[in-house]
Amino acid sequence: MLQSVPIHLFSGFLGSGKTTLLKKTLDYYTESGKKPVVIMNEIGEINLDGMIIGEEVPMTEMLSGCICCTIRGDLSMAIKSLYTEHQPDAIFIESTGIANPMEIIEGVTDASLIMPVELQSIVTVVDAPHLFELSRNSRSKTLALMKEQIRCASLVILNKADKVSAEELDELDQLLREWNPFAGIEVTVYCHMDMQILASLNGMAAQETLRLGNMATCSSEHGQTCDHRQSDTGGKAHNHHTHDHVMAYTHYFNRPIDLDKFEEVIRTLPQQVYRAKGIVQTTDGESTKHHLFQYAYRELEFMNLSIKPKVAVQNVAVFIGENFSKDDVIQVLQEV
Ligand SMILES: Nc1nc2c(ncn2[C@@H]2O[C@H](COP(=O)(O)OP(=O)(O)OP(=O)(O)O)[C@@H](O)[C@H]2O)c(=O)[nH]1
Repeated sequence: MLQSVPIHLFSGFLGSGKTTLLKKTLDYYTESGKKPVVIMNEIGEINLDGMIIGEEVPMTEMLSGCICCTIRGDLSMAIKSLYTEHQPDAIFIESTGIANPMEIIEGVTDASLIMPVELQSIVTVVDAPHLFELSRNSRSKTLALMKEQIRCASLVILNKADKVSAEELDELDQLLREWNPFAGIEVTVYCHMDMQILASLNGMAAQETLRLGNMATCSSEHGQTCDHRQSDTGGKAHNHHTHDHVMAYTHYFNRPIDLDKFEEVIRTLPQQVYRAKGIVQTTDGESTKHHLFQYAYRELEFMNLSIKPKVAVQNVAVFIGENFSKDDVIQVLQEV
């Protein structure tokens, strides 16, 4: 009998550590002689995270929309072409931070009707300090979405444990168990964990979690973030959350920038901009350098300063947040 190719879906709010987990997972799979393939989804128009994934791993990018709604119909096509072209051992999907995994399942299910692939796990990465902060404000839309992502998971990774106290971790652990009693919980720093756990998650557990998670979702306060509308893929009525309030702005710098100044001004961005990433250029007059940066909840990090972009992406940054003014961001960036 033909063996199904497992699909692992990585979920988790913006900046929680999905790409960090993906990178570690892909290294583990390739080092074990397995052939993974990746589907990466970004709401912005460029995929900067894709650049830190090795060229040897086949990857499909789904940009400028969220696979849980606007470009969901493309997901099963992306799975189909990766499957046919590469005969992978595993398929990893990294969703946008604002996606509700329940809604991606439909795309995966469509694919499993036409080829031997099977959803094996939904792994939700949680930013520990962010969840702790939000749990103090139960009316937050972001908290409601995080809760959805956690409820659907077959494994929850409580990440950024270095940023919270032991007491806070205990409280978060309790909260996660309350929201999802079926999932395993791994407490991590930079998603460091035994990767065998992921490979050993079995599809049945994921299905059960989904079935029960789904029931919990439909009868909960989830209605606050949902509207009921026609599915644009199947024409079936279903629960669909909206995230129209989340927006992305892509800024192209027209000259090399001053890194110190950049570090200074990025902290003055409007509060509503909670995530940014990009590749910025600096020059010393003779040579030009590229710097990949990540900004999540007021924390700025430069990664692999000597990185050479795989494709010609020049001096660009994507800013993600809720209902912010693009003009305010542009004005701040003029100073760098
Ligand atoms: N302090 C700390 N930082 C972390 C940890 N894990 C990841 N980060 C940093 O958090 C930032 C966001 O990590 P990513 O892996 O890009 O997060 P993501 O979920 O893929 O982000 P989006 O694609 O925007 O949704 C990066 O700067 C990471 O280096 C951790 O455990 N502790």
